[in-house]
Amino acid sequence: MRRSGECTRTVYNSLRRLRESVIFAGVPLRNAAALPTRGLPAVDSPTPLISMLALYIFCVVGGLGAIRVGAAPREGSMRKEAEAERGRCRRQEHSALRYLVLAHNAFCTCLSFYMAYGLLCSAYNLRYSVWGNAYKEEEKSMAHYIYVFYMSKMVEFLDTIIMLLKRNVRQVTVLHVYHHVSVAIIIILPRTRITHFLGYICISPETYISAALNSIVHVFMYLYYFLWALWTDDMKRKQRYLFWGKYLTQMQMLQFTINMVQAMYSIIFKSPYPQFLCKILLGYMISLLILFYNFYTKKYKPPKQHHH
Ligand SMILES: CC(C)(COP(=O)(O)OP(=O)(O)OC[C@H]1O[C@@H](n2cnc3c(N)ncnc32)[C@H](O)[C@@H]1OP(=O)(O)O)[C@@H](O)C(=O)NCCC(=O)NCCSC(=O)CC(=O)O
Repeated sequence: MRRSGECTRTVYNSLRRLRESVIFAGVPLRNAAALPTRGLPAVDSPTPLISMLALYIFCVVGGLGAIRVGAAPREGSMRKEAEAERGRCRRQEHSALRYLVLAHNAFCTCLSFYMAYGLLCSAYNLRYSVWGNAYKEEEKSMAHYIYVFYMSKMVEFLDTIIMLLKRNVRQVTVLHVYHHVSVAIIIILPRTRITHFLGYICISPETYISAALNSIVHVFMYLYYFLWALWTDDMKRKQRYLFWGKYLTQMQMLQFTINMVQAMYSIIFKSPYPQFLCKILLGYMISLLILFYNFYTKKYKPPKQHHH
């Protein structure tokens, strides 16, 4: 008993020493208590984020299971009846769901614009350059937008719920679920109490650029989804005006590449940003690039002609 107590104390003390010895991005830790995101909901405690993630995963697994059970083949007349019933339900659901999809996409387009504009304006006012910035005490407005950005990732969980309600199982891919879960974790990680304790604190100078980039991409992405839902039965219009879906995917890949270069820059030039977070970011961006490249080649490359 005594030994384990001593061991805990030793670990605790070395963590404290580590904590006291580090200064990241120019913010001495004694100032951490005064950081702008301190005390905000879902920042000081990891419980809300973990609960949301658990609820999200529960909905995804449950939703996929329910669709599978609903699609199970039945016999003879039972099957015909079930199919007719399903058809009726689908038509009724269709219009209500369409309004939800339109509202969600319109909201996310506006929110993304608000964040992109706010982040870029704050960066301009603070005279932050693209990277390698030191934290400035007066970055309150920037912290506000980063916080909104983090909360917006929870709103984006609705994307998957929409896919499930539409029974679009083809869209609920590993890429999609992995992206939604991991992004929420990666964005909050440098800002939670856990990382505060170790000395990793709210450091917006290094985050704002990827948040702004992502918000810009999302303005177009949600606009695309919005228009798609608006013209849901008009194939001609979709083909004529939404041909740029392909460029949107390219834009997403460019975004991940820029983030990857930023992480490499931070590692090579030993930026004051916590090195282990840079390494996580680098690996993460590589994984997203691979998954999106795979998605891109499957979706846009024409199938190979077979010559006999
Ligand atoms: C062009 C893309 C934006 C989307 O490609 P998709 O193949 O998913 O979509 P699609 O061309 O079939 O789009 C039309 C279908 O999406 C449905 N749809 C409408 N609104 C939606 C919403 N908010 N979320 C998810 N799906 C939605 C429509 O009803 C329609 O279904 P129907 O066909 O039934 O009418 C692509 O670049 C992409 O992101 N692919 C990855 C898949 C993904 O999960 N993306 C979103 C998160 S990734 C992300 O956000 C990356 C980032 O950070 O930048």
